[in-house]
Amino acid sequence: MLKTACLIFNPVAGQGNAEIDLARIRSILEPDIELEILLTSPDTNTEQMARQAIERGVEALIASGGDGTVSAVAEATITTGIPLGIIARGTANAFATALGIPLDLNAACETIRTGMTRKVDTALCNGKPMILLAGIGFEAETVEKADRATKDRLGMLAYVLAGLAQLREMERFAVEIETGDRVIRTEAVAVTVANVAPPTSILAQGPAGLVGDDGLLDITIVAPANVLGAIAVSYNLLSTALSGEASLRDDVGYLRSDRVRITTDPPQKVVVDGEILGTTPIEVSCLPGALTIFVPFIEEPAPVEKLEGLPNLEIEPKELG
Ligand SMILES: Nc1ncnc2c1ncn2[C@@H]1O[C@H](COP(=O)(O)OP(=O)(O)OP(=O)(O)O)[C@@H](O)[C@H]1O
Repeated sequence: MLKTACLIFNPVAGQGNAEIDLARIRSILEPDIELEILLTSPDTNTEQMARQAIERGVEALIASGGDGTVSAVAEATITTGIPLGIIARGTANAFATALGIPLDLNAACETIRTGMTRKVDTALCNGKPMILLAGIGFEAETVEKADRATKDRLGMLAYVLAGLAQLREMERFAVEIETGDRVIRTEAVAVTVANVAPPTSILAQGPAGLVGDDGLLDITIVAPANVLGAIAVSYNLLSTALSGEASLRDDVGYLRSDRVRITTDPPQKVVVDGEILGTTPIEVSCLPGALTIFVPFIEEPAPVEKLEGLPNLEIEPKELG
């Protein structure tokens, strides 16, 4: 079990009460784990803060804040083998949701205290760490429209409103997708390259279930012809994501590859893990098992038979037929 950890805590993330949250985290973890607690400030380079903690030789890092805080700390741990605990306290909490970590603060702390870890893939997008996904086109425009003030006022609804505003300006672009063994050319409104994604990242949900430790990226191409088509495709992708099915629509395509290069005409904005990165072209390659995270204990399916241990047990094979 974990003995020491460095907790990087954003006191202004989300809409909760940071003092109460921090007190609860300490009350659950500190009986077992010696915590070094570092608070972020507007001027903190959170990734650097995490890297320095790793250089000091911490046993584990815990990130508590919104997606910005979590991604910065996570990026510092990539390929180090240092396990990362996530206590999500932001608005969208895409990282925790996509990685299967409970959003409830007590359950998230218990996950870390219990100490079970799992390796998951990450990726590099134009040389920069990518844990969830790169969105080309529609999503990038939406992220840019959902500003801080609106997020503070409306939470998740800010993204929905920004998405609706963006629908009116939606335009198809020409796209070339080059993998290790082929080049695909088509038109799209959005192309998403995902390592893992929460169900709410609907533009990543072409295939059924994204797997975070398969060494592969899931590429989804969404190409509705008009605004009505875009609404229909959004609804389809959300419902198939929630039911764990793949989309069968003609205006949705998907493929898997360990690396991909994407070029568009005209160039499109790119958002990586919620932050605007720049514009196309992009090159994304998977880094298998590069991130170690604390995960909740998942019960194995109950065995359908158990006989061993019974007194004076004899099992005699029977001749069939
Ligand atoms: N003490 C602080 N006071 C004000 N701003 C801070 C402080 N610490 C960090 N920040 C800012 O918080 C931002 C990161 O926030 P974080 O990721 O935790 O939430 P978020 O991405 O805004 O998430 P959400 O939108 O989900 O609430 C960074 O821009 C950082 O500069």
